[in-house]
Amino acid sequence: MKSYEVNFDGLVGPTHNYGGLSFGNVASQSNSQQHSNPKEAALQGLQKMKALMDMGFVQGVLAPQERPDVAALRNLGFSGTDAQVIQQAAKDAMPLLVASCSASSMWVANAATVSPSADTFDGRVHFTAANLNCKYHRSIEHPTTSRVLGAMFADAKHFAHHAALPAVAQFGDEGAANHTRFCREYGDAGVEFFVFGRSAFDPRYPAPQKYPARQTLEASQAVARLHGLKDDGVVYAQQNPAVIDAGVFHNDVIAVGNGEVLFYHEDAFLNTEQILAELQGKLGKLGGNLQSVCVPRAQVSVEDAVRSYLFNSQLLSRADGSMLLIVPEECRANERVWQYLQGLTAAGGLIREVKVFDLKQSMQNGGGPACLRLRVALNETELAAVNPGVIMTAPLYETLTQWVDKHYRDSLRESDLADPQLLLECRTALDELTQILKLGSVYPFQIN
Ligand SMILES: NCCC[C@H](NC(=O)CCC(=O)O)C(=O)O
Repeated sequence: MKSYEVNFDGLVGPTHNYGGLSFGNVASQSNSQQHSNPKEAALQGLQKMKALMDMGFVQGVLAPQERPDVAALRNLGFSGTDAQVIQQAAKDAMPLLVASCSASSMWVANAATVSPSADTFDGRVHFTAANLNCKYHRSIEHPTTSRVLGAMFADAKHFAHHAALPAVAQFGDEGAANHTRFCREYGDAGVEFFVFGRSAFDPRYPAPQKYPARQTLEASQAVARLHGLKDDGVVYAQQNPAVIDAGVFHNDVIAVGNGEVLFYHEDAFLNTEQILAELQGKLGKLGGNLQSVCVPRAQVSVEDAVRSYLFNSQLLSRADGSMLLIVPEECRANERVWQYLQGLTAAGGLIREVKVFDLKQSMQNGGGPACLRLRVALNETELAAVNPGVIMTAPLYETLTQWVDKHYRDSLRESDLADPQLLLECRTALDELTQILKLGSVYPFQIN
């Protein structure tokens, strides 16, 4: 049976702003308080989706969330009408209002971890929503994420959904950003590669000193158990704590994998040799052959990797078996990274082409091409069971572009977040969006 890797991209929400909310994420911190342009952000994302669709890839859309999250503010003690809740928060606790307005759900690589049916105990595709509990503004995403994923992948015969792990740091889970899968064909059984930043229960593992390690080993293990993965189909690796302290807050800022290829930085992991041997051994048992492409620090420093987001790229398989790398403009702007990429595609390996996209609005908050997509490997039958409303087509692209033009502002700064009108604009836009994408009622304002 034919199988596909479908990229579901997060549509940027109407409140996209630079709140400086993510300690340890260099871009988020250094662009704090800049003016944002939500309209441009959403259009940049849509253009990437359209371009991939035009190249022949199956492309999907994942809806943004209702922001400001008034219910979350009520949970923190603000009361009155929705407008009063927002205004009271703006007056007494601006950082909480900013957090409740973040459009961070656009980075859907953090929405969930997904295991394809070929790997799981019951032959269904399994999803575990990520609790994202390292950052308050992200920890409020998972209830709506679960409803949206449920509306996209509704058929219980093919899709199984797990609630987010317990909301404590010991089970910190950031979803697919710390998860990669190696396989021959997407429909074949594969090896799922879980990368964690620290162990919460075993003090023998080292941990970063400066910035938080968002993903724990125990969270990754729990997800693997929930999905019913076999030990032979799983490899755990610890991220190098030194790179977390250099701004690599998720593994997808320092490594990306697809098919049988792992593209990674020399400093990405601890015990790299051992990890590669385990991956090669387990993939080998499945008839595969791991091809690792190591980027030496002498050519690209960790700092250049963080600044350019070289590894936050999408590594895509083309029909002829070769691969294409989708990178952000920032890679072209960095001389060393660009030179490396020229050499890589000329070397005759599997990665033959690089395509560059302008995603500056998202990049300034630390989200590159890979952050903006959730990969779901599906066979033909499963793809047919996905809600067709969320699969990108030329007419849907037109409709969504017009929808963005109609509802989004082209400038947003912190003081605008206190405007209750923004909430109404967001709800009006999302109400229309759920009809466009045929999601039914998924937002708090639609179900309460
Ligand atoms: N995978 C990319 C995630 C980027 C995200 N940035 C943010 O939430 C920044 C939001 C702000 O600062 O306004 C994060 O750090 O989790």
